[in-house]
Parts: sequence; structure tokens; C-alpha cells
Amino acid sequence: MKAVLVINAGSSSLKFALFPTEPELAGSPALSGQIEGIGATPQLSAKDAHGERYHEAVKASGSQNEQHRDALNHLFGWLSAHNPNLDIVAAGHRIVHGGELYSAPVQLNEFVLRDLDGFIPLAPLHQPHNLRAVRAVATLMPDVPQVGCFDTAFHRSQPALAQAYALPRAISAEGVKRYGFHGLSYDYVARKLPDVIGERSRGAVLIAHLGNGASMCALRDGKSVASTMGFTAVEGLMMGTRTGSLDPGVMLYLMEQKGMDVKALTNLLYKESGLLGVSGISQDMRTLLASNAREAREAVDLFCYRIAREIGSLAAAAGGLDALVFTGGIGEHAAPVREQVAKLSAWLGVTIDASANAAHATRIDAPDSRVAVAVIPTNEEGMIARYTVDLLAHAH
Ligand SMILES: Nc1ncnc2c1ncn2[C@@H]1O[C@H](COP(=O)(O)OP(=O)(O)O)[C@@H](O)[C@H]1O
Ligand SMILES: CC(=O)OP(=O)(O)O
Ligand SMILES: [Mg+2]
Repeated sequence: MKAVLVINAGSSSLKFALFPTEPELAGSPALSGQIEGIGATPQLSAKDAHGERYHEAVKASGSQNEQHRDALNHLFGWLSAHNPNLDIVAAGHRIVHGGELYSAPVQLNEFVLRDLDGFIPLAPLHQPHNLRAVRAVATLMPDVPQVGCFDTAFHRSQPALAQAYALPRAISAEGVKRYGFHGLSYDYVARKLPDVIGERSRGAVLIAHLGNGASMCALRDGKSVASTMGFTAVEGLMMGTRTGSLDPGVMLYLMEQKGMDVKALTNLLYKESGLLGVSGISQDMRTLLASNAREAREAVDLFCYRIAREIGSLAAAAGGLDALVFTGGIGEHAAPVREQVAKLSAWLGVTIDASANAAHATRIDAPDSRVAVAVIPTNEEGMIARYTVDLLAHAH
């Protein structure tokens, strides 16, 4: 089987998919899955096109970085053992940060990788793992062309104003500006919009990508005009373990009064806060929704409140609100979160239908809702496969 291998490497997980290139890239993978729990007890789970499921433990030890390497080696061994005729013709990767240099997918080589190494400090939870996966494929399969697809690229259509921070010009000129992330997800959902909301897809649309990382994007005519994430993937919404927007004065206070250094602050902002920090129980929305603890309730309430506040802000950036779309693990599956966000956004004309919402229907707006409300499952891997095939087709 000739296939494109798609890799989406996160801080503790490695998502993968194989998309057959023949007879046509139909958009559905022959095999997809992930290795989760890298750094603790990594487990591989996958399912094939026939619905068969696979689960196995992954042997990995040592530091997080060593475990990532072990996980990749395990994945390649597993893929070839399960697909004896597998012929990987290309690899497509999610690369979180493309900075100002990369505003479209690009074929990866050592020079491009060196540019991308420069963005590691801007996305410490993602970029090093993304690039490690590219280099591992290059070592194992040196002849396989590889394509990088950037989370930041979709947002390069934003007006300069939406990308600006109120910093001195010299610092802004160095590239300290708002980039925005989850662009592969927004691009995928934006392409689906006309089928789901018709003409309104040309108007003011807000997409809420609520996963482990969470952000929102305002679109006009299908193009990004503003987003909640900025220079790094920590700004904006409250997330699984990330703070989202925080008064910068809090950081100065913690440095001055508590003696916290860069490492401690990075841990605090990226790993110890968000749903996990506020609840003290879990970063997993499923666990929090199932819990009776007051702290779990407070974490979910704050998560929804922050989304509703940002909806107001993005509606201002988009000049209105014609449609609100939920996607990502939480957006697609957590009906109580959608309900709470909709209630807080009633003043903007958002009303949802309780039974459609409970059933995770594609359209969940009530008949009298002024704003269309939709649930569109995202497919970052499918988007990467499409970009990869398109780019390589044009390269030859
Ligand atoms: N059925 C569900 N109900 C509520 N939350 C869910 C459900 N399924 C997944 N989630 C939540 O989705 C989040 C993970 O989202 P996902 O988009 O898969 O994350 P990632 O950013 O790692 O790709 C977790 O908080 C998880 O609890
Ligand atoms: C950019 C980002 O936050 O990604 P993820 O949702 O995969 O953590
Ligand atoms: Mg994600």
C-alpha cells in the first residue's frame, strides 16, 4: 500500500495516520492512532479502516526526550509489522510554529529545520517534539520527502492591527507579535462551513477549538481575522494545563516576591495551571464533568466563562456574529460546556436546542436563534495529508 504518513507530535502524545494515495486520497485514513502517556507509561492505540482496534504498551524509559525517541521507533516498527507491503511515499507533519518565515506548507530539509529550531522557545510544549519526529523520519527513511504544515500559517491573513501588541516598535519589529495557532484545525473546519451553515460562512464566524490546547478564531469570508492565541500557545483561553491570558503583573509579582525563575514560570504557565491547576483534580474535561467536587465545578465554570468573554472580544474583531462553531475534543463531545457557553452568549443572539446539543448534532441552534451554532469534528491529520500531497504534486 502506497501511503502518506501523517505525524502530529505533542508534548506527551504522538498522533499518526496513514492515508492511502491510491486510487484517490479520499480523506479517510487506512490506519490512525496515537501513542499517549509519553513520559509516564506510553500506550499505543490505533484503529484501521475496518474498525479493528489495536492496543499495546510501548517500552520507553529515561527522560521525556528519550521516551519520545523510543515511542517513534516503536511506531515505525509497529507500522511495518502491521503493514508488510507498506510503501511510505511521503510524510506530513504538524509543526506548531512557522514564525514570520513560513506562511504555507513547505518541503522540509536541514536548512528549513534549522529555521524552525529557532522557534522552539516560542512553543516549548510542541516545537521540539514536532522537529524530533521530522529528524527521526529523515534518519529512518532518508528518501521519503517530508512536508511541514504550520499551525500559524492560517492566521497570516489577519490584518496587521490584529497581530500587534502595544510594545515599542523595535521589539515588535523583531517579530514579537500575535501569530495564532490551531490553524490546521481552523482551515479544515472553514472548508466544511459552507455545507453546514450555507451563506453565513461568508460572514462573521467564530470557531472554538477546545482540546487540550484551546483557542478561538474569528473569520470573515472564511479567512482568519483574529485569534485568542498570540505570540505563543499560552495566550487566550484557559486550557488543560495552561493559564491562558494572565495579567503580566502576576509574573512580575511571582518573580519578585516568590523568586520564581524562567523554568518555574514556564512550568506554572504551561503545565500546572488551567483545568488541572484550578480543579486540583485533573486536566481531563471528562473527569471534571463526572466529578461532584466543588473544585471541579469551579474549573469548568471558569473555562466556560473565559470562552464567553473571548466570544465578546472576537465578535468585536469580526464586526458581528453570524455563526459559532465548536470543535476539538471538548468542543465535539462536551455538551454541558457548549450549553454553558451558549447561555453566557445569549445576549449576542445565541440559543441552542437542548436535545440537538445532547445528541452532538451538526447544527445545534434553536429555530429562533439569531446565530447559527454548529459542531464540526476537526481533522488536522486529514488536512496535513491533503497539504502534503498537493505540495509534492506541484514540486514535481
Ligand atoms: N466525551 C467527552 N466528554 C467531555 N470531554 C471530552 C470527551 N472526549 C474528550 N474530551 C476532552 O477533550 C480533551 C482533549 O481534546 P483533544 O482535542 O483530543 O486534545 P489534543 O489537544 O491533545 O488533541 C480532554 O480534555 C478530554 O477530556
Ligand atoms: C497549539 C496548541 O495548543 O496545540 P495542542 O492543542 O495540540 O496542544
Ligand atoms: Mg490539539
